[in-house]
Amino acid sequence: MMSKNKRPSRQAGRPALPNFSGQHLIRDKSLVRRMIELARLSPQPLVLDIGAGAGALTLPLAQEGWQVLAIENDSRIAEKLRGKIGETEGIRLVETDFLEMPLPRKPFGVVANIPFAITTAVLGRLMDHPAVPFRHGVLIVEFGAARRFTADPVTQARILGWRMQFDLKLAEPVSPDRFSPPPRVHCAILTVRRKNEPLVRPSDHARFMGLVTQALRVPGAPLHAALGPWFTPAQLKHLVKLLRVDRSVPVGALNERQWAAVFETIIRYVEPYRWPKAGGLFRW
Ligand SMILES: C[S@@+](CC[C@H](N)C(=O)[O-])C[C@H]1O[C@@H](n2cnc3c(N)ncnc32)[C@H](O)[C@@H]1O
Repeated sequence: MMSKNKRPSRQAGRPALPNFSGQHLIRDKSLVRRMIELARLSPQPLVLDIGAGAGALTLPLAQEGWQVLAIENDSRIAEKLRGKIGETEGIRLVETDFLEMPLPRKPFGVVANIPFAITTAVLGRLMDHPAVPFRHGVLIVEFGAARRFTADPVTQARILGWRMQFDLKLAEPVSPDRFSPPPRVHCAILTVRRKNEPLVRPSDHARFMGLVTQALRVPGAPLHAALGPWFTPAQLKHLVKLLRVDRSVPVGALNERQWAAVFETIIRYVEPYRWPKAGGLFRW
């Protein structure tokens, strides 16, 4: 339901209730234009507007010639949007929960102002499994989340997995007053682009995730202890030379390229029976 029904008046001096369905609609056309400009840098004929709301992005995207798959799970809002879409060509509106729907089988992009409560789950559906044909995204997310996804070094296995396959960038901050109602946090445009050359082959991704899920359990642990399960002392000696780090450096300090080198070293020098088992989150 629209948050205006739930929010107590600010004049009453009470704090605003959280807007659980994340219905902070874009009210600033220049923000829509900026997102479309960023989407043009890597055009996919098919784009998903996840959480289409009143169509602030859906309609301009279709007018610019994209095929738009508009996804909205609130039936009242979807009904209104259906009316607005009318005969506009190039839009398919699906009234469903994005987290449950089957994803397109052909390459697609995403241009969306996604509900903050499900940001990580949405990005996971797009990037956990390298076989999902997601190519490029321009997304409004919470500023703090954008920082977490793009910070160096990466200490969370899931985010590291994304960054082995995709370039994630905090493109610019977005102030809350560009939405109605304004969210209580600052926002950002996050851009995502699939790497031309992934740092781990997609066919090795599950095994790589098995490695980093275990190795990054304690990001502050020294490298030699965290990678001990896979390497002999002699192999570790070779590895730290290759990585140009001290063996006691925290394992969470490695960057994506160093992780790619760790994985490559396992495949080349470690006996297959000691290789990490496939792990991580995979759902398509
Ligand atoms: C932040 S609003 C964005 C609306 C519109 N795209 C805009 O920018 O003005 C997020 C929208 O996502 C919808 N939504 C929330 N959870 C969803 C889900 N799991 N699947 C699909 N839509 C969802 C909400 O109803 C809301 O309309």
